[in-house]
Amino acid sequence: MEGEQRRLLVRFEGEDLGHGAHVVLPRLSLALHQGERIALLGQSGAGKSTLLAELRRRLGGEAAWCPQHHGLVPQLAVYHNVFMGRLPEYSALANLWNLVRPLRGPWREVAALCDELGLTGLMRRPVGELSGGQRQRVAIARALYQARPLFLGDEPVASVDPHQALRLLDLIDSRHTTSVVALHQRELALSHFDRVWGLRDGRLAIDARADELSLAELDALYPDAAEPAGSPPPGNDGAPLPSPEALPCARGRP
Ligand SMILES: Nc1ncnc2c1ncn2[C@@H]1O[C@H](COP(=O)(O)OP(=O)(O)OP(=O)(O)O)[C@@H](O)[C@H]1O
Repeated sequence: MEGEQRRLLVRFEGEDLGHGAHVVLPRLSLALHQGERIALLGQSGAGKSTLLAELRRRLGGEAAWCPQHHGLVPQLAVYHNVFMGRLPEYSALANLWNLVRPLRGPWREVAALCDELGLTGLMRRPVGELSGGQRQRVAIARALYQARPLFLGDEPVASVDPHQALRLLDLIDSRHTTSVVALHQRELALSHFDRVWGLRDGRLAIDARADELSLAELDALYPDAAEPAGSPPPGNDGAPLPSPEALPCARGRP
């Protein structure tokens, strides 16, 4: 995709992002193009959710959304939680009817999704009775059920093991042309995505192609991560971590 003419989806040009008077990311500049798969990194409080919320606002109905705390209704069955992804597409009457007696077409579609996500046989189970990893997959199923060209995810693979995380990201990729996914698994950011946005100290410290980045550069986004005494230096080759100024902002942007 790099180097090709791609459709610009969103551009921030020196804009302040935050919550009311609280500016989290001052003078932010970045661009999202169609076809990009972006890993969004940064330590807790760096502003990942803030940025995703603004992307979501700008992309509107083009983007499927998988929120950080899943936003599921624990008393409702898996089927109903997934169906909620398309609630606005049906009439109030159909939605009410579906609550009592599931509609046949949506039931089949949700069942197929649940099979793909390893949730077979759980369609009637209240979400409150599921494990953390199962709930996470229900939240992903609901986002996939929205059937949008873009996927925005706030740590959608935080509660699953690395193997399953990869499988879920593959599934998300197979159904969306563009994605921005907040996550903390740095190895996954390098191996699975084609671009990394890294937030640190209120700025976009990294905006670079994944294949041009090292784990040490990503580690530098987490200055508060305590190194256990006697542990080896964190760089791949034992070299000291780069300062934020040395981080590769805007590297590899065509
Ligand atoms: N609704 C809100 N109102 C005011 N401030 C907020 C609100 N939501 C988040 N913040 C603040 O904005 C800053 C960035 O928060 P944000 O949730 O975007 O970080 P994050 O990188 O997603 O963190 P985490 O990895 O813990 O989810 C934090 O200082 C947070 O306290």
